[in-house]
Amino acid sequence: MGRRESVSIFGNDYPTPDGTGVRDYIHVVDLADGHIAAMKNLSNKAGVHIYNLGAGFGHSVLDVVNAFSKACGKPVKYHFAPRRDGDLPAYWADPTKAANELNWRVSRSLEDMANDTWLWQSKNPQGYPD
Ligand SMILES: O=c1ccn([C@@H]2O[C@H](COP(=O)(O)OP(=O)(O)O[C@H]3O[C@H](CO)[C@H](O)[C@H](O)[C@H]3O)[C@@H](O)[C@H]2O)c(=O)[nH]1
Repeated sequence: MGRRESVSIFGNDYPTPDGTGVRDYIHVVDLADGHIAAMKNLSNKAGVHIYNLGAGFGHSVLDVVNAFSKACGKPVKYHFAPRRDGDLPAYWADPTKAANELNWRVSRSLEDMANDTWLWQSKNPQGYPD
């Protein structure tokens, strides 16, 4: 954070509400909880079981930039850059099976993700030491 002059947003002419790409973002603690729920549920079930862990809806790149601006208390500078080769306009997970079989669903918002990331980053500006 603070190392780049500006964030490149890859594409602002997608067929999405604000023109930027939409993705399903998940808080790392929700993701960890999903793994724990799977391990508890599957400990006595044979076979391979596959679950999507996601919110089931997306946020745009601008939503993410705005959430981080709010979290850090100042505007995150951005500029629009060309679309990245191979990027799709929008996609998100279908976590229905995880909800039905693991009784798991996300409970943390994009705002929580930005706040917690900013808190961690503020405490560890250079990341963890090797
Ligand atoms: O500097 C950046 C980085 C990302 N984005 C945008 O942010 C969104 C998320 O980008 P990511 O690269 O984090 O994730 P993607 O879902 O686009 O792609 C990732 O997940 C895919 C599968 O879901 C593939 O594995 C792919 O190789 C991997 O990069 C996209 O709209 C992307 O265009 C920007 O605008 N600027």
